Amino acid sequence: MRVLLNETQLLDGVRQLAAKIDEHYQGRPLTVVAVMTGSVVLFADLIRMLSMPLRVGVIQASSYRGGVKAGELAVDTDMLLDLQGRDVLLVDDIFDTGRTLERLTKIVQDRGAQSVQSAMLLRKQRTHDVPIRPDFVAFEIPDEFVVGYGLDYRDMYRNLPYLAILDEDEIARTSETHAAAKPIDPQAVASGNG
Ligand SMILES: O=P(O)(O)OC[C@H]1O[C@H](OP(=O)(O)OP(=O)(O)O)[C@H](O)[C@@H]1O
Ligand SMILES: Nc1nc2[nH]cnc2c(=O)[nH]1
Repeated sequence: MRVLLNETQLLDGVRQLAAKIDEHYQGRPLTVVAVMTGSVVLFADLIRMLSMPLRVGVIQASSYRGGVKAGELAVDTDMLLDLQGRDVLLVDDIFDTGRTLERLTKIVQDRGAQSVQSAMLLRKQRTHDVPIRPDFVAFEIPDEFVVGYGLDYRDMYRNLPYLAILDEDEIARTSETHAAAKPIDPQAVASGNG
C-alpha cells in the first residue's frame, strides 16, 4: 500500500474545499446530501467546517460492490429528505467514471431542488464517461484504485486515516480473505445442500 495523501494533507484539502463552498453560497441556507457509504468520513469533517445554516440528508449509491471496476449502479433514496425549492450540495468521496454523480444529480433535480452542485474530495485524472463535472474538488489524483478516508475495497479500509493506492498483490490477497458474498442458490437450499 502506498500512501498518496496523509492525514494532514487530507484535512488541509477539506478545509480548502469548505472555504470554496462557503464563498460560493455566501451564507445562504444549504441542504447537504452525503453519498453513502464512501463519503462518510469526508462528510463528517466537511460539514463541521461550513458556516451557513445546514440541513443534512443521505442517499446511498453503489456500483463497485466487491471490485475495482464499476458495475451496475444501485441507488437507495429511502433516507433522502425533502428537496423541493432547496439549494442542494451532493458530497461524495471520488469522481471516477462520473456515472454516480450524473445519476444522483438527475434524482435531486427531479425532486424539485432549486439548484444542485457537487463537492468531491477526489477527481481521477482520466477520461470521464459523462459530460457532468463536480463543482468543487479538493484533489486531482492519478488513475489508480485508492482506499482509506472512507473509500473501500470489498468493504475494507474505509477507516484508514490516510488515502492510499492499493497494489495489485493486495487486491489479490484481499480478494481471497474477503470473498464477495455469493448469491444463494434456491435449489441447493430446497434440497438441503445450501
Ligand atoms: O464516478 P464513479 O465511477 O461513478 O465512482 C464514484 C463512486 O464510487 C464509489 O462508490 P461505490 O460504488 O464504491 O460505493 P460505496 O460508496 O458504498 O463505496 C464512490 O463513493 C462514488 O460514489
Ligand atoms: N475505493 C474506491 N472506490 C472507487 N470508486 C470509484 N473509484 C474508486 C477508487 O479508486 N477507489
